[in-house]
Formats: sequence, C-alpha cells, structure tokens
Amino acid sequence: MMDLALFRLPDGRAWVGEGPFAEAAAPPGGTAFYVNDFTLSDARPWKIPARLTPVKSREDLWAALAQNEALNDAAAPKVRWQKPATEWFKMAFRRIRKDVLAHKLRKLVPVLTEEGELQSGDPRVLLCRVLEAPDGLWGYARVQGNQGFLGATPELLMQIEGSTLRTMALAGTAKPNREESFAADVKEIEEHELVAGFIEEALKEFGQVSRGAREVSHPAGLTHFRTDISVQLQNSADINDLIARLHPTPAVGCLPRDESGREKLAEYRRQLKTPAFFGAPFGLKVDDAFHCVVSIRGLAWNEATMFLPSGCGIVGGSAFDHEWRELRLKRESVAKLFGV
Ligand SMILES: C=C(O[C@@H]1C=C(C(=O)O)C=C[C@H]1O)C(=O)O
Repeated sequence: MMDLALFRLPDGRAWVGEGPFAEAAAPPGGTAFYVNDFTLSDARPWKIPARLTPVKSREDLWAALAQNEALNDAAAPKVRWQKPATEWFKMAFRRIRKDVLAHKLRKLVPVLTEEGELQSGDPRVLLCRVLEAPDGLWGYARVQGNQGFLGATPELLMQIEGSTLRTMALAGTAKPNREESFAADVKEIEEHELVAGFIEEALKEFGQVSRGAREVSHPAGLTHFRTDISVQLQNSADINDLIARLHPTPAVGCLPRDESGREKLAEYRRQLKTPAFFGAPFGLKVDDAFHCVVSIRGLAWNEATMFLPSGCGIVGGSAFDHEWRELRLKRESVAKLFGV
C-alpha cells in the first residue's frame, strides 16, 4: 500500500516522505509533516516518515517511491465530472447572507464539491503535477492506499524561521475581465480586510506584528488580494498553539470565529459534504523551518470517486451568480493545472 506525503515550496524545493509514519502530538526535533483535517481532530498530526527524500524532478520522485514500477506504466487519470447541482449551495448561500444581514455573522465560506468518476488512469500520477506546479505555489499531497488528496495552493498559513513567523491574508477574488476595477472593488476589499484584521489581531499575543500593504496577486490564473503579515515571536511559541490560533482564518472559515460561527461552518461543511482535507493546514518541518499551507486548490479521491472542492467568502454584498461563477473559476484553475 502506498503511504506517502509530499510538500513543495514555491521556489521548487520539494520533499517526499514515505511511510510507515510514526505519529506524535508535539513537533519532534527532526523532520516531520503536519497533516490534519479541517477541524484539527487528529491529536497526533505530526507524521514522521520512515524515509525523507528531497526531490527536484518527476524522475527523482519516481525513483524515491517504493512502488515506482507500478506507477511508471500508469496513465494520467481521466475523470467524468458531474455538473454540480445548485440547490443545496443556493440554500446555504441564502441562509449565510441572511445571517450576515441580521448581524449574526460577518462572513462564512461554504464549499461546493464537484464529484466525478475515475474512468481510467491513476490519480497518483498527478503527484508529478504537484512537483511541477508554477512558481509561487506550494504543493501538498498525502496518499494512503486507495485514497488521497493533493493540490497546489497560493495560501500560506505560516512559515516559521528562527523567531519570525510569516503569514498572509489571501482573500477577495476578481471577476473575469474585471481585473482593472478589482483594486477599487468595495465588497472584495471588505472581504479581504476581515481576513487581514483577524490575522493581525490573532497574532498580537505572540509578539510584534508587522502588516504589509494590500496587493493584487495573480496565482495560477486567478486574481486575489494579498496582504503579507509577520510577527516576531517573543517566546518559543508552541506550533500547535499557533496553528489553532490562526486556523481556520476567515479566508476558509467564518467570522466571528466563536462557537456559534464554528457550529454553522461545521454544519454547512457537513451538508455540502466538504472533504475533510479541504482548507486544513498541511505542513513540513525541515531544515530548522516550518512551512504550513492552507490546503485549497486541490482534489481528493477515494477509490474511483474523485472530489474537486472550491469555496467562496459570503458577505452581505455577495450575489449568488457571481459567487457561483467564482467557484467554477477556482475549480477550473485546479482542473487545468492537474489536467483532469
Ligand atoms: C476557498 C478558496 O479560496 C479562498 C477564498 C477566496 C475568496 O473568497 O475570495 C480567495 C482565496 C482563498 O482564500 C478556494 O480556492 O476554494
């Protein structure tokens, strides 16, 4: 059975870890992956591989994999996707927007998942695409037997090097052909500032926070607002605590992030059958640094069923047709990158 984790940095450096993985509650001294689900339900999220190999090319990756013969002949997956139905998502959209207008919520991110049936080929072949994703994206993958997930995300949850923690607010998405007016789009700015403000506030207890300017960023064919934020950590802060403090940011979660908000978020994720990996933190502690991303722009599979999720922030000014199109654009960017 294949048991592996893969992590790639935006500059192309990548590592593949092979199982069996030892599991720990706290970060170990050496190298380990951090893999959890969206609700952080795994009490032992630190996965220490039996073997870790730096990989540069798909040849390196195949050579590093114990089962490389089986994969060498495998073809890229062909998937028959089903058109997602609007009803459930429309209902969720209306209820969230109503709650926002009634001041019960400020923002919530529902997730729509397109499902498909694997017709031929092997989804594990897509591990190559993770490795070869465009610069500027972080790649992540976890495969266990006949299930797995992988993706190429533009969103950093945190990177800790020495006493500096870097993170970003990435939220607010341009409509197609409206990139010029995006920088002044009041609704998208509001959506973005909710995320940036939350992160800034959450990090204050850990040290001096610096916040960069709001910028327009173009990862993988989409246009988003991005604000870089960093903090000088006062004490050697516990990584698990930092993850729990930041995740889920309102870029993939809700605001306020109180019990009632979190319950609503969990309820929508259940109703809409959001895969557990989606939006969760995924990281690697290596070479005295910890890199951890938000697992979006990815897909998952369980035997022959494929899942392609995407989410969008709903605020008072959101309109269903725009959000529906934004969800599609996000899925299309993933489908294009992975050739599915
Ligand atoms: C939830 C996703 O993306 C997140 C939501 C965004 C938004 O609502 O504008 C933008 C970037 C991401 O933080 C996704 O890609 O599925």
